[in-house]
Amino acid sequence: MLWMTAGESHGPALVGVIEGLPAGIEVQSSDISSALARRRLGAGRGSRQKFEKDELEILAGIRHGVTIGSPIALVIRNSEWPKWTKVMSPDPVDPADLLIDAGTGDEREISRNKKLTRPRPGHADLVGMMKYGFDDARPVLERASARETATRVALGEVAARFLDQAAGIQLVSHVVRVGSVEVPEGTDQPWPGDVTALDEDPARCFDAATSEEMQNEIRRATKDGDTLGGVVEVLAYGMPPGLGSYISGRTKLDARLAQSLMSIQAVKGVEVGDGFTTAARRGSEAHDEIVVREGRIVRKTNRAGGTEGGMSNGEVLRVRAAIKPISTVPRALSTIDTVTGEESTAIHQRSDTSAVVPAAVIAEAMVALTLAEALLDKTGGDSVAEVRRNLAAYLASRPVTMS
Ligand SMILES: Cc1cc2nc3c(=O)[nH]c(=O)nc-3n(C[C@H](O)[C@H](O)[C@H](O)COP(=O)(O)O)c2cc1C
Ligand SMILES: C=C(O[C@@H]1CC(C(=O)O)=C[C@@H](OP(=O)(O)O)[C@H]1O)C(=O)O
Repeated sequence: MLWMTAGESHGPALVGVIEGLPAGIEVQSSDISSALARRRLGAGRGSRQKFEKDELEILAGIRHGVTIGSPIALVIRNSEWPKWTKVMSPDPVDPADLLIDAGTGDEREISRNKKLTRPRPGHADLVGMMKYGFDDARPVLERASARETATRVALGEVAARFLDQAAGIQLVSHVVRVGSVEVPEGTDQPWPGDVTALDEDPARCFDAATSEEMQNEIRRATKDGDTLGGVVEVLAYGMPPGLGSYISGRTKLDARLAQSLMSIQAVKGVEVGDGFTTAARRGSEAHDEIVVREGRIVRKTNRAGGTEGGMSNGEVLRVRAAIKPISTVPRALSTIDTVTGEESTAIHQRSDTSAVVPAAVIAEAMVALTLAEALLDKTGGDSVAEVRRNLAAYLASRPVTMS
């Protein structure tokens, strides 16, 4: 399976292509649009989310609501584009047009068109300018921006539907920390049946009291001109054992999940199962003892988070990602002006206060894409029906106590 995205944050559109998903996945434009809407939800988002629409068009690979096995191509138009036609024009623009809005003197348009020379610490601005030889951070931030994750969520929705329809794997994402506010230890884990409630919660948190505290934490940070990070968790229910493999670094499921989660903008840590807590435990309290219950091999606990030896072990998959605070801090951090070399304060434009809530939905999409690839590696199959048959045959071929 292969997928890629293209597109700039304020360009005309984002584009996504995925090749290698089988025929027979039931998915419609409205399903993908709903997934895109989930990514826009949540406390801490900036003003752009309020007025921008994700205008989706499926260009290839799906016919009458069913995938046909060919590459799926889709476009998400940026409804912001009309304001950016000059500054992001693919064709050359008269420099005079970039500095002054023809006739209106609109301050916002003038500032949109100015070169950005006060790079934000924590964003891609400074190193991107050095690496690509730009005297302006604009071309850097346009692609570094997490606007790109809209495409990942769109492609991830097709992958999630494949996982559910072919293997009964269902994903749940939620927020477990915002800044200093954390879900209390011992709080129940959400189930697939809880997804609607999570989608409706502004903090995407399963614990109502903690959600309130998280929203207050975000309100306080916004008021203080500051930003916040946090931690999100993705759970996958219905995992068959044996996705991924110990045979090489490339094939290990935990390594692939870490790479895909770390590839999300602002993610600075990934944990599988109890990860960092496990490091502090003794072996006798770190692992998941094996027992047979009702003829099935199961674990007494799930500290490993559903993987052993780079393979799914049949327990619920549980991964977390740590999101750093947004680097466009309204209080403006110290930086330099790259033209004069003098001390200055970083660019500040409208921005999110916290990306934690959307990051949960994006992490879910990345897990879906990773698991879809791992499932196909295991089963092969050109249609959903064939994947189902192959998976059933594999599961039936294992020792009877494991079925
Ligand atoms: C959903 C989402 C929204 C984001 N929104 C902003 C934002 O409004 N302003 C900002 O400075 N960074 C934002 N970020 C983070 C930057 O994209 C990210 O910090 C930057 O690309 C540098 O990459 P790095 O943090 O992975 O090193 C967002 C990230 C995500 C996942
Ligand atoms: C547009 C999205 O997120 C953007 C991600 C982002 C960044 O620097 O990552 C910066 C902001 O862009 P702008 O400065 O144009 O408001 C966010 O709004 C989106 O998620 O759809």
